[in-house]
Amino acid sequence: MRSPTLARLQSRAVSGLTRSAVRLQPQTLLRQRCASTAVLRPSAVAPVYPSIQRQWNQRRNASAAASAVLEAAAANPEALSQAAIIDNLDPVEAARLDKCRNIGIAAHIDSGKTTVTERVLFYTGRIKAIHEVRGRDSVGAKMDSMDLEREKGITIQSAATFCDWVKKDKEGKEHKYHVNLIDTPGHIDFTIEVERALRVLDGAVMILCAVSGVQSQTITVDRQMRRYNVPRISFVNKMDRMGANPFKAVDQINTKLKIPAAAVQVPIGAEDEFEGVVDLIDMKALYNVGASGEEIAVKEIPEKVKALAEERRNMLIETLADVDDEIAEIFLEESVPTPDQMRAAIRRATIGLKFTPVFMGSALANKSVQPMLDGVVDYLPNPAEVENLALDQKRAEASVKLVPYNSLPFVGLAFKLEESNFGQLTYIRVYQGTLRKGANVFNARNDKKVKVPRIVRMHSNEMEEVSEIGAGEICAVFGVDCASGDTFTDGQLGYSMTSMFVPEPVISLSIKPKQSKDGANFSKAMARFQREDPTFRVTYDTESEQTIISGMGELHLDIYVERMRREYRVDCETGQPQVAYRETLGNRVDFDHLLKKQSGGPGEYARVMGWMEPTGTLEENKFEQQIVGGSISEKFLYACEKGFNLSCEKGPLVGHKVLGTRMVINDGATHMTDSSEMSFKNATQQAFRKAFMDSNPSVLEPLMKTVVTAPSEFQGDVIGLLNKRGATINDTETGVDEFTIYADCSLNGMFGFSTHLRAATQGKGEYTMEFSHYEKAPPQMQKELIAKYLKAQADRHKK
Ligand SMILES: Nc1nc2c(ncn2[C@@H]2O[C@H](COP(=O)(O)OP(=O)(O)OP(=O)(O)O)[C@@H](O)[C@H]2O)c(=O)[nH]1
Repeated sequence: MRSPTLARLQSRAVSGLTRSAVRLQPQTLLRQRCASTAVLRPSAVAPVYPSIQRQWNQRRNASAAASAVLEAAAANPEALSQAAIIDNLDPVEAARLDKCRNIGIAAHIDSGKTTVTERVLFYTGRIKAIHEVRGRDSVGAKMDSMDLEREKGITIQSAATFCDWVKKDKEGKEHKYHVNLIDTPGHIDFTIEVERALRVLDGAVMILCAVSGVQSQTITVDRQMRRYNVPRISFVNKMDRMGANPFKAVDQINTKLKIPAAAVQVPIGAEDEFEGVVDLIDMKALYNVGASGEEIAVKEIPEKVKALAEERRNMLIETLADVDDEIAEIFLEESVPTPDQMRAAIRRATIGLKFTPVFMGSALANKSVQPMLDGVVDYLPNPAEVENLALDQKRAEASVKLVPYNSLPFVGLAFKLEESNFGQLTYIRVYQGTLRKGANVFNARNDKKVKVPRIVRMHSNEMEEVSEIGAGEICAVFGVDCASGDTFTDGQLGYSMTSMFVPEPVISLSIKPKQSKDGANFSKAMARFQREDPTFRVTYDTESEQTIISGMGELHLDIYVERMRREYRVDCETGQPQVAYRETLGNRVDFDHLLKKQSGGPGEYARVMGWMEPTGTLEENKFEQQIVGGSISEKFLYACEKGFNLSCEKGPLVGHKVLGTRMVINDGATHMTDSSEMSFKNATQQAFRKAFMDSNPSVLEPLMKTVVTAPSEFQGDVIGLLNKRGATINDTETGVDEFTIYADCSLNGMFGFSTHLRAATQGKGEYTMEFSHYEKAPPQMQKELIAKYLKAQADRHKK
């Protein structure tokens, strides 16, 4: 009988579709396979650099394709583009890049990211012994280097490391791969760490728990991987746990994450009898041997799993036929692809973001981590296979492909800052060229020249000094003052790269040191934390005379308060956590406002006319001027815009930021001597305030996507708890012995939820909460908030 995939493919072939039309996924991917298949686009055309030309001359003996490009370049350097360089990768550079991988490990909380990373470091010889997260030896995993991480057993900061993985080919020949690896936190409050890691990595390992499958945070990291077009392999961990079922995870990747996925292994035994895996490509059984599973023994497939292995291998081929033309063709001919054809197809489809191969094992039981590492080098892209674009400021921001050649001018992105005992440490991904110790680099944001005094490779909290770092690699540098997301170049190029997505904070609290003598340390800590973490903000509220810290959740802020105590010895007093409310305009209001003070001293005169209206989305605010006839000069209009922006920072209703509001100034009046920038700024602020309050404005509150998981016997209690907090339950899933509830609730209703959930579920319930969107707060709550704000203002005036 024909399989459904075969039938589908054959009917497509009959209907006259060409081979490429069999491809079921549209080719809309930003990131393409480059190397030999890259397309030469006009936007990517840039001049060839003299340095590369020199090098080309030295490498005349390169492969035929490359030497043709070299010849052409020597004859007419201006005519060749960087895209052409990528199309004809220099063989020496290509060989170097082929052996390099930059990968991240991302997953839901507690899936075992740190435990897997610990095994990877051990099996690659990077560490001499395995230590567990919250292990009895109280050493803790290598990558959780902060005391707080080790105590709490959670990852707070992403940690970078590197290792060499030696893979044996079919003939037993060894190939050494250099792997830069970033272990990211799972908790949603530290999501910026995942965001910036994925921005600079070429591939990722998505870890899933064999019992829980796709969880709420898996969905979040999936979204982040899509945002930066990061190809991934999947690893189903915890195969030793009771109720482990890797195929449930495979199904959920297909259905919930909507990425075609298929197992490339099947387990031998399950739960506490989990012994090893069958590799479905070579059809061999793989077992870990040695005290810590350091060796892999390759054996024949045991009889008991033969049928399962056959069945899953067929499913793998069918899924590949859906996403890869070559396998589709083999499939149509009703033949079976060879292992090499399968591997090549998995690689193409994974890098093309059309597929994820699913590996499985148990990191804690030291089983089947090495085959996953083989998967990293087999299926995840090398730096030359990923398209990285920069904007060329000298050519109207045309986008240019960066080429990971050591010999090209340097381009790098500072993606993370960290304070260390030796000063500020800046993590840089080198996209093009070489970063050398002692060299000068230019910050594309402000054109400032900085010298790079020291370069290190990071190994968690340890570092190894190096004199240079080549293209496609990750390193950290000391003594380079910059902001997170800055692009550095060698000064010749006007390139800048887009930065990462930074979510807005949703929660804030007032904070002050308990003892006034700690003021200096307090300020130092605040400045440092802010520099390091773009989702952590510090503001000073002049009205309440309080320092306010804002972040992604209660845990996020708690961790900083705790770090202040531990790292800076400053004990702090904090206020009640406050929700980051927003305000928005109701209906359109016209205004005509005159600010006039012309009695005694320097006068003030400014008249602004126009209207305010909702932008239609609860997003950014907009200022527009439509002045004809010059009633307000450019300079004063700039002051008006400044006044508008200041008004949006602190709304008139409850003192929170304004969203979705547009102000148009279309007329006004200026006085020869009494008008000034200050008077126009003030007049705009006054006009804003009045018009805003007349528009029937509202207070907005953040709504949170909340996912609660707990053992089944507590389902009724948890639903009761959520109902009491006004949550809207959208979906409930019931597993073998646990359930998951998906709900929307206001952040305000969720304060202290963790304590109540713990009490209601004997400490076994877990939840995650992620910002979804802003919505109008209930009328009664709006009234209370406005009254509270007015009272606080009145009290302040009395003082
Ligand atoms: N049974 C079992 N437990 C595991 C396995 N891998 C990890 N664990 C345990 O799961 C818990 C969480 O492991 P971590 O490695 O800290 O997980 P993580 O994903 O890094 O955690 P966060 O960074 O805090 O999100 C620890 O208690 C581990 O010992 C496994 O293969 N089997």
